[in-house]
Amino acid sequence: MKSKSSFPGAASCYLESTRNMAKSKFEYVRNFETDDTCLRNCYIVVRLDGRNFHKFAEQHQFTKPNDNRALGLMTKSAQSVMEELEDIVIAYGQSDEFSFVFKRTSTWFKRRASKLMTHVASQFSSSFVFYWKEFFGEQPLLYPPGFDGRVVLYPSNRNLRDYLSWRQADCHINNLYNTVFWTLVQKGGLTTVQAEDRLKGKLAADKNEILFSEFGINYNNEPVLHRKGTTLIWEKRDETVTKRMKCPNEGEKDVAVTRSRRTVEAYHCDIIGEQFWEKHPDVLEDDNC
Ligand SMILES: Nc1nc2c(ncn2[C@@H]2O[C@H](COP(=O)(O)OP(=O)(O)OP(=O)(O)O)[C@@H](O)[C@H]2O)c(=O)[nH]1
Ligand SMILES: [Mg+2]
Ligand SMILES: [Mg+2]
Repeated sequence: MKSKSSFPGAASCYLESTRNMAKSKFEYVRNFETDDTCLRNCYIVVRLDGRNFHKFAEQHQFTKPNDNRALGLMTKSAQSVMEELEDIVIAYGQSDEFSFVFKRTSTWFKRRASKLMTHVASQFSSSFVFYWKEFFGEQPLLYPPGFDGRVVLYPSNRNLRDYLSWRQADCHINNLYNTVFWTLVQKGGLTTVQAEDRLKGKLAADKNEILFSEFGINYNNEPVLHRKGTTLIWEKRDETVTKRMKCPNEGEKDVAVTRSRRTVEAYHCDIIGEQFWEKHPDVLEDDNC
């Protein structure tokens, strides 16, 4: 470092000291930060998952196998994430998880993985607590829930659709198992150990058969929310409001004004097949961007 005496005037002395203040000798620690910029042109997926929700569900008396209050709260929190953060084009959730897809051309937070993931996780967690009462009423939240997050990049529309299909297939597999398992316990009088034994090595067709022949339940008639999970996308909706306006020669008058508003809409439908994507062609960008 230069000594003060090497500077001729007071003005340059001041300049040097402010420069030193802005760049302290500690500045070098910045270079320890690693670059986590997400590769260009890829969809950025942030998946959150509830921490130890097995215990959280028990302690908050979630109904088995599906608790509509909990699923509603997860969806509301995911909607808040989409509304508050930029560039999320689609989100998919089931059980205690939600995946958020940033558009492939997003430049939000310079595509820094840690920034994107932590913003999603914190907005989701705070919303989960903030809206708790709306879904659970007077039942208290016993402790602060947490969510882990990860970032995965998908370079093509096919890869991204396969990712979402994988999560929805997981929803189906788990829900079919859980539906039979809890039916055997709740309606069949089996213990949880007996129900587990009964289902060991059973295929999907066997599980459907148990439900149908022993309990008269057609799995396909089970709630679509539980079988398919929740998909959130942006949609344009026309909204008509009445406005009081001043009209020449007529004085004040009520006038209907229609404007187009973007809102987050929830679907509980198949996203593995073509139909959903053909119906919503704007969700994905072209593969040759
Ligand atoms: N009863 C009930 N339990 C649920 C519901 N949704 C999620 N869960 C519970 O949450 C768990 C989620 O599974 P995981 O995410 O694999 O496990 P976890 O206990 O959260 O553990 P980590 O994610 O590894 O921290 C399920 O196994 C259920 O025990 C629900 O609607 N009803
Ligand atoms: Mg979990
Ligand atoms: Mg999970």
